[in-house]
Amino acid sequence: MKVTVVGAGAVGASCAEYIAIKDFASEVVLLDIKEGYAEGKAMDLMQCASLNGFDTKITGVTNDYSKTANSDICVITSGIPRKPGMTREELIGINAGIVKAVSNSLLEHSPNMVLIVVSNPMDTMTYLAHKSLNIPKNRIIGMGGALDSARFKYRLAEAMEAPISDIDGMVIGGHSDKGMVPLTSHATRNSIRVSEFLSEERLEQVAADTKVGGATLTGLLGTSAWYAPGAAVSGLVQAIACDQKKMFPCSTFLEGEYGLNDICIGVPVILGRNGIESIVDIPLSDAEKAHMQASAEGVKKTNGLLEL
Ligand SMILES: NC(=O)c1ccc[n+]([C@@H]2O[C@H](COP(=O)([O-])OP(=O)(O)OC[C@H]3O[C@@H](n4cnc5c(N)ncnc54)[C@H](O)[C@@H]3O)[C@@H](O)[C@H]2O)c1
Repeated sequence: MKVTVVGAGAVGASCAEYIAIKDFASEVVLLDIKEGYAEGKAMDLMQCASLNGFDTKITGVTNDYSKTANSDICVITSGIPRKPGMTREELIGINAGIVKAVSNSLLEHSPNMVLIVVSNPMDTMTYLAHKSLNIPKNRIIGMGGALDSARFKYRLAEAMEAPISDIDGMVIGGHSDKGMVPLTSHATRNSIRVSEFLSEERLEQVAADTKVGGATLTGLLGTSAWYAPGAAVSGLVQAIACDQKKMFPCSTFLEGEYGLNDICIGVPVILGRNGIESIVDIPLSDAEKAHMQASAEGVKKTNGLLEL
């Protein structure tokens, strides 16, 4: 199993590290445009192999796509991250050009790849990849919901003073501060609805904190976060590589599902060797449906800035 990660920055390197530590891939190619940068990150990560006990071979390359040839899974993390006070949508000007060029170069060398888009604004970048690559929609996946759901579970556990392993919950919708739809009504602690443990006001606060999870970290770190994003990507890569048929909320091209068309946005999907094996239709409350519609309108507005 060969995996390519484009962008050896904070998220790309974290993603390569988690994939290697889980030891399910034979090779990870890390590619960056900055001379020597991916080579350096790859060498540093390979020097963790004997310490952390993995055999995945990590190779770094400077913009040489021939080294990515025949990758089974490719991940795009290249592009600029946001700075404190910025929204993800403000990154579109620079990142659209990067994602378009990178995704075309990847496809040229790995025609059968499953592509995971991470660069922001992620739903719009996933839509851009869908429009420019012309490959089956099951092979283009946007990562956002897996991370947002992990942040939701963190906030729920914090509010309940419970271990995170007790908590289950999911965030669908757009990967943006306003667009996320935390499914509070479906969230549970060991199969008991979280509303049994927390007041409505506290749950609203949990949802609000979840939605600004990225912005909170950007404010603290001065750039966007990387550990949880890298871990979330590695979860998606493993589900595909190992054909796990696991359910994650991912951004995918919708054709009528959830009442939406011609948009990539986060919905629950089953991930396996073919990428998105199916889209899972779950019942939403009227409020969640309205929230999802508003979220889709926001994503479509950002998509409208693309030059397709
Ligand atoms: N979807 C999510 O959940 C999520 C989470 C966190 C970050 N992000 C996004 O991921 C992206 C990367 O964030 P980061 O913190 O790793 O940024 P970073 O600046 O640390 O790394 C980005 C890397 O991309 C490289 N790059 C730029 N143009 C390139 C090109 N044309 N080809 C190859 N490499 C190129 C840069 O040299 C840099 O090393 C940002 O857009 C950020 O907003 C998304």
